[in-house]
Amino acid sequence: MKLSGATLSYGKQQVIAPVHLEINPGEHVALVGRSGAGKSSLLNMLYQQAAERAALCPQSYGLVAPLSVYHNIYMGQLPRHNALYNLCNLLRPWATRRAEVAELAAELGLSDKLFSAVAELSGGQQQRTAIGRALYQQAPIFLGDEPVSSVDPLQAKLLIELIQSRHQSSVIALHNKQLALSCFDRVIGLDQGKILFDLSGDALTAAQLDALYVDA
Ligand SMILES: Nc1ncnc2c1ncn2[C@@H]1O[C@H](COP(=O)(O)OP(=O)(O)OP(=O)(O)O)[C@@H](O)[C@H]1O
Repeated sequence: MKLSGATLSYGKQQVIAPVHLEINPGEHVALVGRSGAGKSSLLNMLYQQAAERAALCPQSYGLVAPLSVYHNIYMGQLPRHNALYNLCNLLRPWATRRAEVAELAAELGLSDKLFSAVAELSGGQQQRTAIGRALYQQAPIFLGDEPVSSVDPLQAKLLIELIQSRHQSSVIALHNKQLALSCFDRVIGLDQGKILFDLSGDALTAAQLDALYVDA
């Protein structure tokens, strides 16, 4: 994935300044910055550039609330099958698809909720369902917009490790500084639509991260 001088504006407001960024195969990247820094905007620009190879887990999960966890996770593979196959499977899950989704749900700690409606789940359970739908796409690249913001720190770490183990590359926006420092090869700091630093996880210090969150 590569952005060469791309920008993004809403009306007259430029929210992403010309950005030069390449995410290489094998890299797992954290995107950090204050609220409004441009993380979602940058992720969407990356997604537009690599939509056919990437699964996007958006900040507002986009789940279908009356449907079950099973159905929402299965939706990750809707584009792979024809309409009749999908309809039959959604009405009465095929054994293979059911086993695949059940295995994924188990890894996400959702086994006991597999056939519960998403509307009846906690915020963290809904978030894990959204991660499941993105994982089920089985794309090489995962783009996540604060995908672990609603779960506890230990679960967040395990989920990041699960996401990374199932994708060749990933870019994940997050506010958890400890996770950014401990779980990623590379950390990109954004401020007012500009890349302030782009460092390996080992080279980045907690002080550099903290500076991102201090008023100029
Ligand atoms: N649809 C939109 N129309 C107009 N301005 C927008 C729109 N979406 C985002 N913006 C503006 O673009 C800037 C960057 O927003 P963005 O959502 O990318 O930030 P963010 O770093 O993801 O924030 P957060 O951590 O709060 O999710 C903000 O100033 C925001 O107000």
